[in-house]
Amino acid sequence: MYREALGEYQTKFHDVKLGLARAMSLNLGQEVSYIENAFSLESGLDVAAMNFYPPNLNSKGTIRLADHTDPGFIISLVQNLDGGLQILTHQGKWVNVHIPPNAILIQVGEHLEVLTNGKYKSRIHHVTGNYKAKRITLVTLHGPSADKFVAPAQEFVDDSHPLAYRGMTYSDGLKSNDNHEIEVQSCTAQHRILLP
Ligand SMILES: O=C(O)CCC(=O)C(=O)O
Ligand SMILES: [Fe+2]
Repeated sequence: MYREALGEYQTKFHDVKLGLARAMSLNLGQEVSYIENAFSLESGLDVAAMNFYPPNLNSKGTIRLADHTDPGFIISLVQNLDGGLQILTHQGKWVNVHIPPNAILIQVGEHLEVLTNGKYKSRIHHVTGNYKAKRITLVTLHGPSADKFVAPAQEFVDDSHPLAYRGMTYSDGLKSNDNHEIEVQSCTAQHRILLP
């Protein structure tokens, strides 16, 4: 039952993933299949993880899942209970993420940040808070193919946008977390080239 539902979600999500890849490619001023090709999305590796947060009434402000970004092209999230997820803005402010019922949150993955030399950014996020009931989230990471080496593309590197990342494969991104999605820590931080 669960396997069937997850299978259907992944199948349907394929169209969402391609639609976003095409829209983002055009938004980057590239041809429509630019991201699909750069990531070999047709043979892309998708990983699913479930997070379970037991009810916890006495932990206001407690971090339930540590600060991190996730590897890959995009990451989807659905939840049974709204509240808890916070994203760090580029101004360094934590904002609460409100996901309306039946909506799917999409986040930018680290490999899209690397490919675009930081034009698209994967934002650091964490989970905090106290809930009266259990909170469950289903997270799916949609990656390039496992061994596709992703580095900043020439299109996004010039004098005013110097090379800012080393390249990495998708398996590097997953491995830097011991193949354990939930404890994933920022991987781009390890691949970032420190600029003078
Ligand atoms: O459970 C959440 O709201 C966030 C989970 C998450 O960021 C993750 O699994 O990577
Ligand atoms: Fe995450």
